[in-house]
Amino acid sequence: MASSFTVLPVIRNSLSYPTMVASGYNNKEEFSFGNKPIFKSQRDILQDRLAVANVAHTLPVVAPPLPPPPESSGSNDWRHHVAWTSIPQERWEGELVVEGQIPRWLNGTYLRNGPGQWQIGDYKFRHLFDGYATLVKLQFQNDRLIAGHRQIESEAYKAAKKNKKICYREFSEVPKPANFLAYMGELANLFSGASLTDNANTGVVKLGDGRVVCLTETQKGSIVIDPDTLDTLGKFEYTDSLGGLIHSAHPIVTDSEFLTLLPDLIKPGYLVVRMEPGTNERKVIGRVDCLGGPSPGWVHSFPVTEHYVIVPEMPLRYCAKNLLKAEPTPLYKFEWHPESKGYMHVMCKASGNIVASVEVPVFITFHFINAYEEKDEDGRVTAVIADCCEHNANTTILDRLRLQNLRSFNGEDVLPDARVGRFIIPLDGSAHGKLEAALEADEHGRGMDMCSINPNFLGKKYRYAYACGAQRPCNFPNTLTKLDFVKKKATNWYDEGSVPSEPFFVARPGATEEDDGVVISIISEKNGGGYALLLDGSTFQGIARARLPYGLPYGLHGCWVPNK
Ligand SMILES: CC(=O)/C=C/C=C(C)/C=C/C1=C(C)CCCC1(C)C
Ligand SMILES: CC(/C=C/C=O)=C\C=C\C=O
Ligand SMILES: [Fe+2]
Repeated sequence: MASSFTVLPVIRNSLSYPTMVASGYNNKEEFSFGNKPIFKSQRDILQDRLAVANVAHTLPVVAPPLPPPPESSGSNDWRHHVAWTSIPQERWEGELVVEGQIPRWLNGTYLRNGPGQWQIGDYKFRHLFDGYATLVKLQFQNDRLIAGHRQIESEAYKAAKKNKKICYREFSEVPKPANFLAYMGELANLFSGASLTDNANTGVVKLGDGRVVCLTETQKGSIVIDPDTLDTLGKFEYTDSLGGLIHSAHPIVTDSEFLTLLPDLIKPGYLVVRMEPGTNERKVIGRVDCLGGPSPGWVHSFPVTEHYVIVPEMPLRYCAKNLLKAEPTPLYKFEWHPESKGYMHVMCKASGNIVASVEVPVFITFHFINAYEEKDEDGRVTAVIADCCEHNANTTILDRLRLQNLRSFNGEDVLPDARVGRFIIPLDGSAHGKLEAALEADEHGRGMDMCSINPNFLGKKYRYAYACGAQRPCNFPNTLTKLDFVKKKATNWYDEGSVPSEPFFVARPGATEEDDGVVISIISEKNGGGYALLLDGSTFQGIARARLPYGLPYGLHGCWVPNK
């Protein structure tokens, strides 16, 4: 099926660096936006900006020239795409020149977290997920845009910098014990959790009480940050006695609650827990016992409906043996057990009762998109629908995310196919559920991951999602894609050679249409540059973009912190 690709034209004489704003260039610049060229002098821009009252930051911090990537070893300098190259400095902040128009209602900060530093001294990480966390901000305020990035000061990052080597167990790497005694100590530390990383590099969430927390899959990697300065404020300590060492990297967070899953590796199952705003105490809603084995399936994320928490039991399962291994195994800390089958469990949020546990076709997903309750004419819930970015039950996607693979794109089409997997979970006591594609995967180039929805539609019947798809050939999702589940169509945005990060939807306050809002993404370009991009949530056309001083490494997940 044909897909429509919107290619943003190359910016001519682009307003490149924030420093230009400070020095007040007054030459006429022509720059194009969408299909229309726009003319504006930089002095005009500067004056517009300075006229705005209540400005948080006056002068931008000067950005350094683009340094060589730290991973390069001399000769063939710029071989890696900037998306897979470590951040060149620990922090930067400055004002960006905006082309186009930021909607006046967009007042707040977009925060994005991700693994941005893959080298410490001579030590080089091998997997995307290992990198030390780089937090990025885009502060939108009265037409102006202040950007910045900063490393999260986790214990793991601080220790690595001090000792010039990794000191904690990361996603795929384990510190090398000096001798046998150290190895035995290391094993004990693994069981107590002392040796696990707190490198909070996966996501960032705003709790109902206003605290902003960066997260990863280890519970100790929950770190409170200041959304303005990006300062690391300290550990988010869970004050309950639930124990366990790991949790889902993607809690469901709303103004009224924080829901997450705690996998139980000893007695295979999951605790479904809830935390109220203003507290650090999680309370158990209920427990799901696994139907397959030998251990729980990996739960990177999970969905909810208005009344239910959906617990996925994926046949890619945690593996205690692999946890103990020093060298990365093909599936890292996991093992593929198709014979153990895949299941979806539905738990009532109010009672903790399990209302359905069904076997489903085997699947691989990192990210659930949304879920909702399907009702009959009498309003009775007959089924739960749960959508995810599904990798056609093919585990090779984990290997594709090795840095060597990401960095060595040679034009070959090596990204494994993915689709929007739609689970249909009957609530009538049936033993089986279904898994099908919600739309033809060719609509989005058979690439699919890194999704967001209008948060007002969380757990409700919804029509639109935003995600990254593929324009092939590629080795990583390289389009921004709007999915329409009613028309079963995708609209794709593509900029040749660029790697866009997760399209993040922000709803317009007061909007009545589901797609009335903007989509924010940060683009890493093939020439080492990068820019922040705003697309209209409805038309999916560009409405504003702002060049960053240098391209940023790929980031994972973000959140929106509205201005008070
Ligand atoms: C970045 C991302 O998406 C995932 C990060 C996952 C991490 C850091 C997982 C870490 C783990 C350990 C350090 C040991 C226990 C298992 C596991 C949760 C995979
Ligand atoms: C980058 C990614 C998962 C990130 C987890 O937080 C998945 C990419 C999949 C590509 O198709
Ligand atoms: Fe994720």
